[in-house]
Amino acid sequence: METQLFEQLQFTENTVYENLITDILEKSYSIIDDFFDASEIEELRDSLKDIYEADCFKKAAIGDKFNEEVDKTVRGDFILWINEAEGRAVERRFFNKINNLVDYLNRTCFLGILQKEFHYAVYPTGTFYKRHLDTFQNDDRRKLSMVCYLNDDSWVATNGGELTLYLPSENGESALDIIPKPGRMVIFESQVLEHEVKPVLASERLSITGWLKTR
Ligand SMILES: O=C(O)CCC(=O)C(=O)O
Ligand SMILES: [Fe+2]
Repeated sequence: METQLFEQLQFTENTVYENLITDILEKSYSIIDDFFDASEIEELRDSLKDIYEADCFKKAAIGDKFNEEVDKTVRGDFILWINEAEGRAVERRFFNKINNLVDYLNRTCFLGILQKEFHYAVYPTGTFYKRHLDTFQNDDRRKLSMVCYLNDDSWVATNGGELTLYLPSENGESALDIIPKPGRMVIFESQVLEHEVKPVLASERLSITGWLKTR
């Protein structure tokens, strides 16, 4: 008996993912405020702080891994790459969710995501990341950029540190300021949208940033 292709895929529609895909197709970015629940965010924040306090982070560089250059006039954050295979339980749960999303994107959008890389990031007061595109010279593998904010509920807009996305518009471009609210996840097309992190005016801005990549 003949089976329809969509039956073979055993496909279950996921509304959150579908909204994300529609957003990306229409405007190259999507903001999801409850991708991770409050307890997951709290655990990730605790894990970040634990490792940060053990002094394992390093000053973020610009350029790819082979062409790194620390330039504090471009970015001032501290980062630590997360190893999926050796991660703590909380990080494995994080990657489970990410992998679930990647599976869905590969099935429905045929994006061909085969690799990913994620790091924790801490932006102390006074730091920023100047306007840039998340691609390196001769490397166009980064397709989607994802940032998930791990600040706690005491984060206020006056702390600064907005993620500003520069969106093409009829009369040139418009700037969209996104407050790094706890649990908020922003996804955007790495090769399309220029963006920056505005200076952090108070407190420490905590996040996980990553990229979904083709091979
Ligand atoms: O933390 C953010 O909001 C964005 C970070 C960023 O642009 C990057 O790490 O490339
Ligand atoms: Fe970026």
